[in-house]
Amino acid sequence: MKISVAGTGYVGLVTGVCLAEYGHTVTCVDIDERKVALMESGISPIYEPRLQELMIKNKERLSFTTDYQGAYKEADVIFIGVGTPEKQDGSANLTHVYTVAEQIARSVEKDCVVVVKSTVPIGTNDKIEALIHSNLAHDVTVHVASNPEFLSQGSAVRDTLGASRIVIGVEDEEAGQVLQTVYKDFNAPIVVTNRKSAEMIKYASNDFLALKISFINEIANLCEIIGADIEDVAHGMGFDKRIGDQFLKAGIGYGGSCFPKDTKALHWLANFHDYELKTVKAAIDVNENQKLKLLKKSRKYYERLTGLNVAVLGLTFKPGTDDLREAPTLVNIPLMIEDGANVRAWDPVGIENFKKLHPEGITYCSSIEEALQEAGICFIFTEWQEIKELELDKYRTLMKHPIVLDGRNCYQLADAEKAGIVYDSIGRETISQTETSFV
Ligand SMILES: NC(=O)C1=CN([C@@H]2O[C@H](COP(=O)(O)OP(=O)(O)OC[C@H]3O[C@@H](n4cnc5c(N)ncnc54)[C@H](O)[C@@H]3O)[C@@H](O)[C@H]2O)C=CC1
Ligand SMILES: O=C(O)[C@H]1O[C@H](OP(=O)(O)OP(=O)(O)OC[C@H]2O[C@@H](n3ccc(=O)[nH]c3=O)[C@H](O)[C@@H]2O)[C@H](O)[C@@H](O)[C@@H]1O
Repeated sequence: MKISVAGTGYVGLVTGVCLAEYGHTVTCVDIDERKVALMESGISPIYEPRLQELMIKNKERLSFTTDYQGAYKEADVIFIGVGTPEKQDGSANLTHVYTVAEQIARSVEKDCVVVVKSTVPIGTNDKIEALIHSNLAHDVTVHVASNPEFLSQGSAVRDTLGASRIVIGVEDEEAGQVLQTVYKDFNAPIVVTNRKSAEMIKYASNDFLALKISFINEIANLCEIIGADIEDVAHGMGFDKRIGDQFLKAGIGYGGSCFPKDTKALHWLANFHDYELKTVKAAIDVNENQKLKLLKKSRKYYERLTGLNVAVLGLTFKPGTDDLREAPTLVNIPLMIEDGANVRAWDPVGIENFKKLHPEGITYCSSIEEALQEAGICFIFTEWQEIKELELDKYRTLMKHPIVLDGRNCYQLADAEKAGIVYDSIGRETISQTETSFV
């Protein structure tokens, strides 16, 4: 099939490359000329395992362009995978999606199916359809289908090639059949429903996962107060298949490009319809507080961070990605700097992106050891494998005061105790050595 994909971000590019892997001819469209030039030369503009390898492997079936007219005019199927960021009031900004819809309407010269992969509020597919129909330049039939995406960053290719499910929201059988053909070689359960239900499946899935994280974070906070251990608690809970053992990892809150915005967008939409989604609101509120948990903990050891070398390990919102969107570090590091700290940061892939936001005022380090040098305290924000594999003795030998605040529970308490460090993590007992206050 001849497929075009609008947007070459995490969703658009991965979708395009994986569709090519399954034999489709795919044209990827973006407005960003720099990105298109990179992709044309075989380089992926984003870091995702296997993405570049598959781009090169399928280069005969893949092309990249900024010429949307050329890409859309004779396509059988056009995927929309552009961003739907958060507006100031929490609602979804649909500008890019509507722009693409108009561009499609002006360009298509044959019947086609427009597939909305971007996460859009319930009812948006109807609006996209109306917008396309009222702007069509040629006498053609355009169907609109919802096909939300469930991939996670860091495992985007694996999640797409081995999808947990493919959700198809359609209002007519024809569009449904076209999408079944597109996905015929994907080995995944297919859920066919109407467009609004498909749109809701996406928000309900993300918001449920966000709620699960906020729930376990609250239980972790209570564990700290009453002396229980969240790792054991989550382990014990996870055996119950009705609960499941995933997304019970307590930490400094969820970040990323989707949970924060998708919780707020659904809450906003419910409010708009005079309904308060209380559970989703609770997930949002708990997450806002949780983000600052390590900074609050640091007050146990130092009244102020003024003049102190502060090691920050991990900048991205999770391991396996160079994406910083809504990463807890974006809130925490500026507060540390405001407090007078000398921040020394390490991340295996996130430094270049962080530098774009904070070119000055932070010492970027090329190794964990360099970041720890003479530090009075260390904050762990991302559970990178390199951090998990670090010999704990290094905290004691390299830091001025070996105080480690771990927002991702990277280590066993017994190992921290053995290494002779102060180790304060989430939802667990604090390992204090004799010297615990350096005020
Ligand atoms: N990032 C993720 O892990 C997931 C994202 N989603 C949803 O997918 C959508 C896209 O997200 P990302 O891929 O993260 O976005 P992104 O921000 O990484 O990429 C969007 C791309 O669209 C391009 N673009 C903007 N206007 C355009 C136009 N008129 N024509 C062609 N390209 C245009 C931008 O230049 C950019 O390269 C969002 O709705 C998001 O909520 C859904 C599941 C997973
Ligand atoms: O709509 C989206 O964009 C995507 O959002 C998430 O994917 P992603 O944001 O890439 O990453 P996750 O692995 O879900 O992690 C999100 C955040 O939650 C945090 N998290 C995750 C799991 C957990 O147990 N605890 C926890 O704190 C992570 O550290 C991270 O900050 C969902 O997992 C995907 O299914 C969805 O498609």
